[in-house]
This record gives sequence, C-alpha cells and structure tokens, in this order.
Amino acid sequence: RFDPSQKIPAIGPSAPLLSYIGAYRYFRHAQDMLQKGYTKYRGSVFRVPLLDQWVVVVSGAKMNEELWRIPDDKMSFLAAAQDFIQTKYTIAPLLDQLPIHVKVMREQLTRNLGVLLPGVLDEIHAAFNEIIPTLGNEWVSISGLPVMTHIIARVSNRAFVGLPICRDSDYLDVAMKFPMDVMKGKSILSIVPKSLKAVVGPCLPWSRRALRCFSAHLKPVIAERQRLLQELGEDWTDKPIDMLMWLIEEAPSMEQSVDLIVQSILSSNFASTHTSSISLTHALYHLAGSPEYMHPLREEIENVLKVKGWTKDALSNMWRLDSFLRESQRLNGVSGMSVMRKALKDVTLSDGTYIPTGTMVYAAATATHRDPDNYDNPDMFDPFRFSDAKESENDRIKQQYVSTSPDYIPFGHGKHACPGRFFASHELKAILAHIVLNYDLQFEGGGGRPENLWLGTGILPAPNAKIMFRNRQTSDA
Ligand code: HEM
Repeated sequence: RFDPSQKIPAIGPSAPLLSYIGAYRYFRHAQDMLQKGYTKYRGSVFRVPLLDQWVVVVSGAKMNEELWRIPDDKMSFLAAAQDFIQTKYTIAPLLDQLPIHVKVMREQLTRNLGVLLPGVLDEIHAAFNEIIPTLGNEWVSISGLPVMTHIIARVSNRAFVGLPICRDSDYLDVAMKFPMDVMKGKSILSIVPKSLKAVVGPCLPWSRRALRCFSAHLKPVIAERQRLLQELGEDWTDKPIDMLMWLIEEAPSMEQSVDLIVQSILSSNFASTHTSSISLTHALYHLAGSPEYMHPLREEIENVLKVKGWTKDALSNMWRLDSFLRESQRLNGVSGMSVMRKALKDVTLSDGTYIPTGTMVYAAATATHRDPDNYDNPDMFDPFRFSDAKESENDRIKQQYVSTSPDYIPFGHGKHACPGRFFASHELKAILAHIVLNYDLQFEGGGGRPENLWLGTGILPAPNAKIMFRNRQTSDA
C-alpha cells in the first residue's frame, strides 16, 4: 500500500494474491493486456504483473523516446538484462563486468560485413543443400522454425567461429537449444526470493553444461591462435577473419581470458540465434503464404546482382527485400516488449509519473508498431511500404531494416539498440535472397500464413507449421 509505484494504473487485478492471477493471465494474454494498457494510457504509463514483480510499460512513441533518452546511471539496460534474464547464472558469469562481445559486434563485426560475406554465402549454399535437399521438381516438406534455426546457427557461427566448428552437430545442438535453456533458468529464478537467487543460481545446470561443450570445441582453437598471434604478430598474413579472432585480440590479459572468450561466443549465440531465426521464419511465412511477392523480389534481386554481383553493396541496394524484412518485423517481431530498462534512481517522467528505484520499465513494441498514428493500415502486411515511393535516398535509409526510431523498436532504440542488427540484416537478406532466387514455396496443405504464437511476451511464428520447398520451376515467378 505504501509502495509509490502502486499509484501507476494496473492492467488486471492488483490486490495482493490476486495479482498472481493477473500474472498468469499476462503469460497467456500478454498481447491483449499490453494493447489494452497502450490504448487506455497512451502518452503515459501503466503496469503489468509478473510472478515476481510489476513491470511498468511506457505507452506511445513519445514516451518510448523519453525512456531511451534517460541516461544509463538512472535507467540502465545492463541492470535490466541482469535482473530480467539473471545473466550471471543463466548465460555466463564474466560478461556482466566485461562485455567485450558487444564492443566487437559494434566495431569489428559491423565494419567487416563485406569481408565476411563470401563465407556467409558459402555456408548458406552448403546448409540449404544439406538440410533441404530438393531434387528436380519434387516438393520437400520441412518444419519451418526448427529448420530456419538450424540454418541461422550454422551461418552465424561461420562468422563467429569459422569452419569446421560451425558445422559440428554437437556444438550446433547446444547453440540452438541454449536460448530455451536460458529461458528455463530465468523462469526458475523468477520465483526464487531475491535473497536466495545467489544460492540457487549457481546450481542451475544449463549454462555450465553449454560452457563445457563450447570450451571443449573452442579452447584448443583459441590456444593455437594465441600462440600464432604471439609468434607471428603483424606477420600473420592468413590470420582468420571471424569474431573469435577479434575476441582473442580484444580480451584483456588476465587469468580467465580464455573463459571470457568462450563465454562471449556463447552469449553471442544466445543473443543472435533465436532472434534471427524467428525474424527469418516470420518473413518466410509471409512469402509462403503469399507467393505473389516472389515476382517483385526476384526482379529486384536479379537486377541488382547483374550490376553488383554478390557483394555487401548489392545487399544494401535490395530495397524491396529490406522493406519486406522490416515490414515483417514491424507486424510480427520477436517480443511484445522492447527498450528494457531498470531504474537505478528514482525518476519522474514528463507526465508526472514517479518511478521508484528498482522498477523495471519497458516500451510496448507490438502496440507501438500497430498504432495507426505511426503507420497507415497498421494491421495490414504491406511488404513494400518502406521501399516504394520514397522520394530520396535519405528517406530510404531512414526507413531501412536496421534503422530504429521511437515508432520502430524491434531492435530497441538509442545507445543500447541491438549491436548485431547490421550483421543480422546482411545475413537475413542473403538467406532470403537465396530462397527467393532458388526455390518455389508453399505451406504444406496449402493455405495462408498461420497465426503467430505468443508465449508471455515472446512471439513465435507458428512453431509446428510445415513449409514445402521445390527447385524454382520458372525463370520468373
Ligand atoms: C533480427 C534479429 C535480432 C533482433 C530482433 C534483435 C533484437 C534485440 C533487442 C530488442 C535488443 C535489446 C535492445 C534494448 O532493449 O534497447 C538486442 C540487444 C542485443 N543484441 Fe540483438 N537482435 C537481433 C540479432 C542479433 C544478432 C545477430 C546479434 C549478434 C551478432 C545480436 C546481439 C545483441 C546483443 C549483444 C545485445 C545486447 C546489447 C548491449 O548489451 O548493449 N542481436 N537485440
């Protein structure tokens, strides 16, 4: 009763004990509850119940902007991630203090997209040939989400750790399962009292198991690369170009530097595998459900490739493909929430709302993306809305897949916006271009795109849907 955050309007029952019913309802109906709060409290805030705490949600693009502008020492992304995911226990213990992977993603990974592209393309070809072995004009049926997850894990790890580890089934199994294991650990810790988290956290098995597997694969490679780096220095002419190498160069010299590098690779897999595979599958389902989009995409991709070949520049000039991905991400997305922050100090927002220290605050991503004030016909999938009829190159760039704004927040916004989004954009465009150029698609049993599944605030493209692939039959759609 004396908690000042009780004054913030709640969606669902807020009385003690009854709020647990609200938390259960929120897990089952997060989309409806977030939309209800967004519509009712637009321009202000509301709160929704989790099992262990209330979470404050800012409502509307203006409030999204205000949230990301609050400095880190008052509203912290890192503290929010630690609190929400319990990263120390569920992912890896060293990264809270030394997030070298984030620096490497922002700098080396993003700067070297063009250099990494030939390897990424090679892995895409090899993965599709092995995992979706189409022959002649026969249709091959695959489970959409698991197969796209497998392909993403392989292709991303080609850029993260290179051959042959990126094809190792034991390593890939862990890379693919790990995000779910993190969620299991996080859910268990969310019902453990704060005072016991430090006791229960280290007993959770999943992070230790994953680190054991990654260590077995990566430590010998790291040791060999460290040796060569020391011996050859600047004269190492065929030094590998991948994230593992940049992490080796970036890691501070300390006793645990090899562990830090392994943990950074595991954490990068956590951050990238499911976010990218869910985003790819959402787009794939739009393609399979509406094959009429194949023609304009094929036309664009073929025209661009004729002039520029398979280069970074070519991918950057595939505006329709870019718009297709952005529109799919706007309408679907990976999570109903984004721009997560934790108040490290008491904060008063511009509408007068008082947020006490320790409160978790988010922006409502799906509701923002389906707000008619932000988008015309917001519930309609209009794949080329960001590429068609753009007056200038500048307009296009402002509305490209990777560009965030207060009304487009699938990658967050501001200082902590996803540092892997430039890599994700190139990877997803290269994979979709490969699919569009080489295959015909349809859902098994025909029909349109199935409904997404919301689990809490997580959004999955129908996990059991099957997609049929066949070698492209015509030179055009
Ligand atoms: C389409 C795929 C992806 C989506 C939708 C996505 C989305 C996000 C979101 C919403 C955040 C939090 C931003 C915030 O709350 O302000 C984030 C953070 C992050 N993402 Fe991504 N991401 C994707 C792909 C990737 C990839 C491929 C990588 C790695 C190469 C990556 C690495 C990270 C990291 C390390 C962070 C934490 C940043 C920090 O600590 O400041 N993400 N991502």
